[in-house]
Amino acid sequence: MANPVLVEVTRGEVVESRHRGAVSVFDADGKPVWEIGDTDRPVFPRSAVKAIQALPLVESGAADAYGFGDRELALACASHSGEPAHVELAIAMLAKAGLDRKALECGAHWPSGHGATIALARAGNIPNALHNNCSGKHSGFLCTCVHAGIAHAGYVKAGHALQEMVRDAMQAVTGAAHDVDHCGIDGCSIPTYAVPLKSFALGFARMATGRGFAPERAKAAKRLLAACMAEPFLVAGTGKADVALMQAAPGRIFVKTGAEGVYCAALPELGLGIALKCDDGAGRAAEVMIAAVLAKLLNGDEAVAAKLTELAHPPVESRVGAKVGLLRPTAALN
Ligand SMILES: NC(=O)C[C@H](N)C(=O)O
Repeated sequence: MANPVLVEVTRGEVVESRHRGAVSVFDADGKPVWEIGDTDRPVFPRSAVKAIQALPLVESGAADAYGFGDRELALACASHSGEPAHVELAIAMLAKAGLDRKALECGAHWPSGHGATIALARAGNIPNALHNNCSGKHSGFLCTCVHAGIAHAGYVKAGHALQEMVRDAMQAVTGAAHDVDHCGIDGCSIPTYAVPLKSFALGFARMATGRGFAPERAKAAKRLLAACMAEPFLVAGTGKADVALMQAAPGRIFVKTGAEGVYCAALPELGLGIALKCDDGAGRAAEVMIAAVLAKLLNGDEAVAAKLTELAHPPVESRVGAKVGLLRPTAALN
């Protein structure tokens, strides 16, 4: 059955476009709290699970050995916009392990931040692997390898010891088998596994509460989410939705976007994890969906809910900046 329409895009009084999707909210005991659409359908989480993929960095002792605090841990969980602060921090992380950008196997792309792209082009430069939105995650991977005494070459491959550590963490946290039949390759060359959407909601409820984890893992998970909430700019960048969403209630909302319309989130105070996917892969609609879901779950706090509701209704603008329509959640998200 088709998932319901969750977001409409209007122009004037007319609905111009519609986005379907599925949403799953779980508590850490495995109880579904709110389910919309087919949440059993396997979904590639892409970058939305970087905080889980960063567990080995903390659990191996690498983060402590290299003196990483909130800033470095936030960058390890980031899809950053390639601004100078992101690039410089990735350089510093790699240097701690005695490496430089030549060790990165994520490939290069122009920064997703317009300002950063323009500055780079104006200076006559082209992007390198440090500008890749995933360079912080890859720097964390490399630091884990060096600290654990694992040869880092080929660390992006599914059979490499580092990716086995990452896959073990993903399986344990989500409770879903990550097998070869459901494996794809992400844009940054590492494996990504399509598993039921609801397993990510459960996984992030566990990440936020530590429930069901050994004490060391519970500590690492909370530390990573706290780092992201403390340093939202380093998780994303100028003008990015993740920054606005986390700043709507500092220290209370963890969110992470993934390519192709995915979001994962956690609300530690409520012990809830959230995962959603916009069927057509549209990030603009996924941002509305997550803002609407968070507004509903946090409706006990009027000021926070109002900010989130505003983020759930972004304008459609003309080329002179006039508001000519908007994106809005449908009644299915009420
Ligand atoms: N935001 C993302 O999901 C990016 C993805 N990891 C990529 O490399 O393309």
